[in-house]
Amino acid sequence: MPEAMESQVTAGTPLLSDASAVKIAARDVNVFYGDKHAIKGVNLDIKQNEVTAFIGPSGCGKSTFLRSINRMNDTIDICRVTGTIALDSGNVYDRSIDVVQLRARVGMVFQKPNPFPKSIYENVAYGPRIHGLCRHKDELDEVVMGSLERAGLLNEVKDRLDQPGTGLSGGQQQRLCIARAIAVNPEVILMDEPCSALDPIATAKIEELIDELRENFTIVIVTHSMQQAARVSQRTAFFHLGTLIECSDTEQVFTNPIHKLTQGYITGRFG
Ligand SMILES: Nc1ncnc2c1ncn2[C@@H]1O[C@H](COP(=O)(O)OP(=O)(O)OP(=O)(O)O)[C@@H](O)[C@H]1O
Repeated sequence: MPEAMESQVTAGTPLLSDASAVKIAARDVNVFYGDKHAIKGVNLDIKQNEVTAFIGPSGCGKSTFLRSINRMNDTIDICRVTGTIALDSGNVYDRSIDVVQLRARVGMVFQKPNPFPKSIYENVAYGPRIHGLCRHKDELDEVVMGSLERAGLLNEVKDRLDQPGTGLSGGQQQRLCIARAIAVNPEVILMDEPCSALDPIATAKIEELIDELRENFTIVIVTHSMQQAARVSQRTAFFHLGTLIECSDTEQVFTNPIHKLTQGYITGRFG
């Protein structure tokens, strides 16, 4: 892009024209940790049944923004969020929102696999049980098996469901955490660098799984790997110093970004 044009391009991103495809709509979202302004006036639409990747240099606010979607930031005393994040039509920051229910609708998978110190079966059964989703043991068994199957783990663990989840390999533990998230039938799954602790083979399995899961779920993934963002996502959002610089189709972000900061990041000039 010529220099003159470049300078006219300001940070920001067009919102989606087809409102029916929007699962999450963030408007003028700001996040503060005490005096630190970590997320600055973010407006972003996240499309239903797609994978949206958040990329950007370390400390730019990817995880902070991700965690604000299901109010995980509520657990940090000094953290304050302003603006609105609508999940379908309801603002997740509305006073009437039950945060436990919200986190059932918007599940989360973390950087480091974190199975409970319980059996493989109990790891997956926990959520449906506390949310009262199953009336009988048979029903619970079905949900547990179905979730393990959808997480691509059932074949590897079906003969040792009573063994500790922590005894599985790292990649299997992460798929167990995904099965645990799926078991409560969420609408959205947030993934915060889900492969950063995994080897390339385990990473490839999770990436394949993410691609399958988008048929039924809306997925948002934070990743440090631009190759991963390019492989798994349909849309990519680039953050810089707490600002959303641009969000568009992944192919466009990686081949023809609008903003020179995005260009600089994807070509490795900074970050
Ligand atoms: N609990 C916290 N208390 C105070 N400041 C925080 C806290 N968590 C994050 N921050 C600050 O907010 C900013 C954004 O951090 P965040 O972890 O969201 O960035 P990130 O893009 O996910 O970084 P990384 O890629 O390194 O994980 C950083 O300046 C960080 O130091």
